[in-house]
Amino acid sequence: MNEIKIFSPATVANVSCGFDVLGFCLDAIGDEMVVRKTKEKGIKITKIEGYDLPFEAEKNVAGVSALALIGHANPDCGFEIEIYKNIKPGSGIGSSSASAAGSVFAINELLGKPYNKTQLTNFAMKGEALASGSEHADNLAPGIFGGFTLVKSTVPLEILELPTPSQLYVTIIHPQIEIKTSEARAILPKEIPLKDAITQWANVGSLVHALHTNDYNLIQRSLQDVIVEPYRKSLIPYFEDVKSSALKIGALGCGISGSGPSIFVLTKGKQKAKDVEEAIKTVYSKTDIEFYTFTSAINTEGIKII
Ligand SMILES: Nc1ncnc2c1ncn2[C@@H]1O[C@H](COP(=O)(O)OP(=O)(O)O)[C@@H](O)[C@H]1O
Ligand SMILES: N[C@@H](CCOP(=O)(O)O)C(=O)O
Repeated sequence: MNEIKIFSPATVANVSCGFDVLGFCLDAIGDEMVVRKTKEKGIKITKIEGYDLPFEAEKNVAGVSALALIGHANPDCGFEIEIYKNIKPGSGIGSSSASAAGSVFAINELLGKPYNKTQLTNFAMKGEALASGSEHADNLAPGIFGGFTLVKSTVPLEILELPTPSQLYVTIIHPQIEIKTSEARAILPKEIPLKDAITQWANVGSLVHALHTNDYNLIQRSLQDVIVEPYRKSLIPYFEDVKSSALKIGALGCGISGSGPSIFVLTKGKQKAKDVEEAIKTVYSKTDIEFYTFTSAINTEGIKII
């Protein structure tokens, strides 16, 4: 095989309580990429459609993660990459992660799959570091593995695949402002009060338990973030209004998707998700902020060949 086309899905990182460790994969939106072998060694980005992003491999996350992989594998060929970007950079649903994961997934397939999913995540973390200034894997892991994932540690990298309750749906609302992950990380405190840490790790533990036991009521009681959201919500206009309108209509939970500005809402059942989507639209409709919304199932497959 000399050429491959792949779909690399958008993802929601943090899931309220699990900053830098929890994430899940979306069905409704993702980037497409075409990667082909070249005689000339190295990585070339030959086409980018959708958004204005750097073509230099060292400045594009897809190139950086691909360079990390070939630096390890030392193949006797090079690769050219085409990126068809549907996920807006800086939107908070893992745009950089989709590119970073996509290139290494595709190259691994073209090389006959020498690496497993955890190793691919490790290469892709080099790309994520370029975008956000930190080697976090909470978008990469759900994109590569599918479903819900927990990054138990980054050094050494250990990823746990969590179950996805079948009636879980997500609605995303994206106010059209850009928040750079690096900037949203820079405003976070370096130390946190013990009482907040206790609340947060209890929520992470109970959310993981709830996913394993299909306990929607416990999911609802676990989707709470007392550490990061209080700092970041001020970056997102009308965040509290969106959250309260989603919760009023019976959502399981609502929080900042990744570093924002997208906001995610989890619901039990597709109809409830649609009802939530209508309700939260009314918040931004009353303002001059442009926005889009969509509702998605949880994607349990992750990145795939198309
Ligand atoms: N292939 C790429 N896809 C998306 N963003 C990229 C890519 N290559 C470099 N970047 C840069 O990464 C930043 C976006 O990443 P980030 O702030 O983490 O947002 P997101 O939440 O959308 O991943 C932008 O500065 C963008 O220019
Ligand atoms: N854990 C990271 C996740 C960033 O997600 P993104 O989709 O905004 O890139 C963080 O919260 O900083």
